[in-house]
Amino acid sequence: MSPLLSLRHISKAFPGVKALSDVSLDLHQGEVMALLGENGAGKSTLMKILCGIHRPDDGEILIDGKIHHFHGYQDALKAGVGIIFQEFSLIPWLDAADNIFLGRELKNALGLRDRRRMLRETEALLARLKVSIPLDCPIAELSVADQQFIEIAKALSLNARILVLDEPTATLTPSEADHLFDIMRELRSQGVGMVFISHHMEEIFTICDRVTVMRDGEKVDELRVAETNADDLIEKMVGRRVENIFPIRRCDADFNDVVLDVVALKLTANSPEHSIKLHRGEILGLAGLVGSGRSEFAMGLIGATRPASADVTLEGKHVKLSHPAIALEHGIGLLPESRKTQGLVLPFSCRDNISLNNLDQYRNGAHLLRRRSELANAERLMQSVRVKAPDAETPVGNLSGGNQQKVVIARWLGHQCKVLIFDEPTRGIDVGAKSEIYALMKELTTQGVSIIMISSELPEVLGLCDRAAVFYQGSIAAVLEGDELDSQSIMHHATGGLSA
Ligand SMILES: Nc1ncnc2c1ncn2[C@@H]1O[C@H](COP(=O)(O)OP(=O)(O)OP(=O)(O)O)[C@@H](O)[C@H]1O
Repeated sequence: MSPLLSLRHISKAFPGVKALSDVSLDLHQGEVMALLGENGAGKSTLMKILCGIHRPDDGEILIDGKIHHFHGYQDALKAGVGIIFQEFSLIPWLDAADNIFLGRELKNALGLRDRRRMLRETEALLARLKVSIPLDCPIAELSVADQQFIEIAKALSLNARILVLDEPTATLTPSEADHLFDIMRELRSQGVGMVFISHHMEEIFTICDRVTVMRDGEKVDELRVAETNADDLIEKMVGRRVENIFPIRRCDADFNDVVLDVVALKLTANSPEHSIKLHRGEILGLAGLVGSGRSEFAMGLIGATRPASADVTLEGKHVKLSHPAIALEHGIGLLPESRKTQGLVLPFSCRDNISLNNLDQYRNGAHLLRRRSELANAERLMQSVRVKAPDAETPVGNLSGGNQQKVVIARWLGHQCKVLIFDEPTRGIDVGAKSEIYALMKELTTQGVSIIMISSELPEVLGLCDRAAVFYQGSIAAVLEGDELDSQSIMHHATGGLSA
């Protein structure tokens, strides 16, 4: 019997980049195939070709043994291919049924929109996934996980038999991710074939049957998950063994030297007060579940949103951080969570994005920019986090997701800040690059920089932070250090004491 899907000898080049060279893979009914590779390895490009978003330069797509030529996304949908991106394609102000049937509303015998039938069908689709989601509210009011489940229901309503999930767990809490895996198991039992892209090794071992490893646009191996292990996969993926992803544990913090003292910061008049001290050379983790209020706290702290009240002291002096530019003048920088909407100007080059808020450093006596030194610095920083791009003049929008994130990190590494706030710095970043970013953060602390790191990844908080403030529903539930800083204690406080 022919496989559900065969990608045969697919190649694709973009200007200056060979994104895919002769990649083939098979996917069978009721199978979950992991697609693993470093940032820029070509995973998304391959999936965009499968979904008709890009045309291959060479190669064929076969579904049930039949060759298909996709001229656009709609062709792939018709052939039974659905893709769930990290950024959803749902309309926020419409409810689930209106989103699922957008552009193909069900009609009654009179040709009028049949809202009741659309609701019934939506209920049936969600029942197929074994999820219950309120149907009478705009989807913007639902959790990210529920929105993702609606995306999946939408794909199924279009009879998707091949489903691509591109880093679907990046913005989910651990229990939401477990729920997604249950849904994937259910779909697997119904014969749906799935391609799953993730940088989280443990997820591959939880949910996938086989794994295809890619490196530099080529397929390097294909293995049964039961017959491999994380270390081997990482080695195949990065081409070298990555023994310890975290730097050697050593505390660079001077706990007698408080750099930043935040007292009673209230985001709104009725919200809880946050007080936090940050010491010189310290990495303070802000742990907690997605949506626990950590980013809001950070945005309030640097003045990106105006807190109702705050008493902030920086190196012993009271400061009023009423705007991010003022925070920056004081040497406090924030690397935001959402690179595409908050962190980058996508049409600008890597060089522009890196020097964007640091241009004065490159002005000469006549206030003109010294382009050559700007470029040299951008190239050096890009190299330090191993950005994969043809050159520093490449528009950042052309880079893979993980490489875009690295450009944001490169910008802040080049800044002379006293305090750096990293919000989910390694989301979408491959394992090899993660360890390099951790090492760079640690190096900054040895130079006396103090770091606040918001992270939903427990190993990252445990492996890197000197202390961790755990957020629960908008409040700091505990500040953990020393022996108290372990995964059980973090989860205990992050779930309001519900987790054992
Ligand atoms: N539209 C485009 N224009 C130019 N180059 C592109 C474009 N899309 C992707 N590329 C390049 O193709 C290569 C493969 O990118 P792709 O997005 O497929 O990587 P990826 O494996 O999905 O990475 P990540 O893990 O970071 O998401 C990268 O070098 C990227 O810069």
